[in-house]
Amino acid sequence: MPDIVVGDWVLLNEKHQFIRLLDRKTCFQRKAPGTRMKYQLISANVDTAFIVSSMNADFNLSRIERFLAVVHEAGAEPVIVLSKSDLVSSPETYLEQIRTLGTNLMVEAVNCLDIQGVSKLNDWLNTGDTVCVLGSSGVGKSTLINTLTGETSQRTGAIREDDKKGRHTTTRRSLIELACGALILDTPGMREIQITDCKSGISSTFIDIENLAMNCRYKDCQHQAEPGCAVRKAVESGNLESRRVDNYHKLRREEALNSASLTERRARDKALGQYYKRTLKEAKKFKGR
Ligand SMILES: Nc1nc2c(ncn2[C@@H]2O[C@H](COP(=O)(O)OP(=O)(O)OP(=O)(O)O)[C@@H](O)[C@H]2O)c(=O)[nH]1
Ligand SMILES: [Zn+2]
Repeated sequence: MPDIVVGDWVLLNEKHQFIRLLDRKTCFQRKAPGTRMKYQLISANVDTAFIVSSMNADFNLSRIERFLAVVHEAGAEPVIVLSKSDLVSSPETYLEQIRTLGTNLMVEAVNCLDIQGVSKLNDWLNTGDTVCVLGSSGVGKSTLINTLTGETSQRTGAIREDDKKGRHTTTRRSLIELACGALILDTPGMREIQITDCKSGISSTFIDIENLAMNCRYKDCQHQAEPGCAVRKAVESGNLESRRVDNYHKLRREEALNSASLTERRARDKALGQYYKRTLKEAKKFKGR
């Protein structure tokens, strides 16, 4: 019997006995701790990921880019869901900001508490579609799922007024079938997903920067202080946000660090420890003179 994960489709015979696992269309995975090549599957066959972000002080483009990288890496289609539209006077300003992340990016502003409002998402909720819901705590993931299911099965927490963050209320793992025939995959592992082995996901998310980089004078341009850098030129001329370039660098660094195996990290720490020891010894010698 192969490893099976939430979202997998299997073929059964008429006696409901397992015949085979169907090929996975998409995979959300993380690296198993301490290994170089081993991956732990978190979910399979997610077609669409709703990346929920609330239109309040928590709104953060860099955080959305981080989720986009993970979703692209998995091979799923991202849809940005801007929640709490009932609490802002002009959702359009937020929608405009999202458009700076890519002109083809799909985005909807919704009130998660309103059935009519969440029907904007119906295009991605056809029979057999599997969607997952990602986003920081308190943005309205459970509220959205409740409204879509017409139930109150997922507990939602009242928002804390002081920091506008919700309480941690999601405790159970589930695959929920909607009346329209779509499936919502909602597991804690998905909500906490991190950037590891996400190189191609980052490339897809920042395709504009990677395309510009092809015109940099040096092939290995780091877009820092090199002459003839097309990326910096785009920033200077106002065609590209410097925030976006900074986040691109940040996510790539983080990805490389997280993707290094524990063994590699230990080797690095050991080398560093030896360096400190050597330096201390030398310092003592120097003092002793
Ligand atoms: N007015 C308004 N309130 C919302 C909306 N979406 C969510 N809320 C409220 O925001 C609070 C947090 O929502 P949750 O659905 O619990 O957030 P969550 O993303 O599931 O949070 P975690 O379970 O902590 O990850 C609740 O009080 C919701 O009622 C919205 O579109 N409009
Ligand atoms: Zn460059």
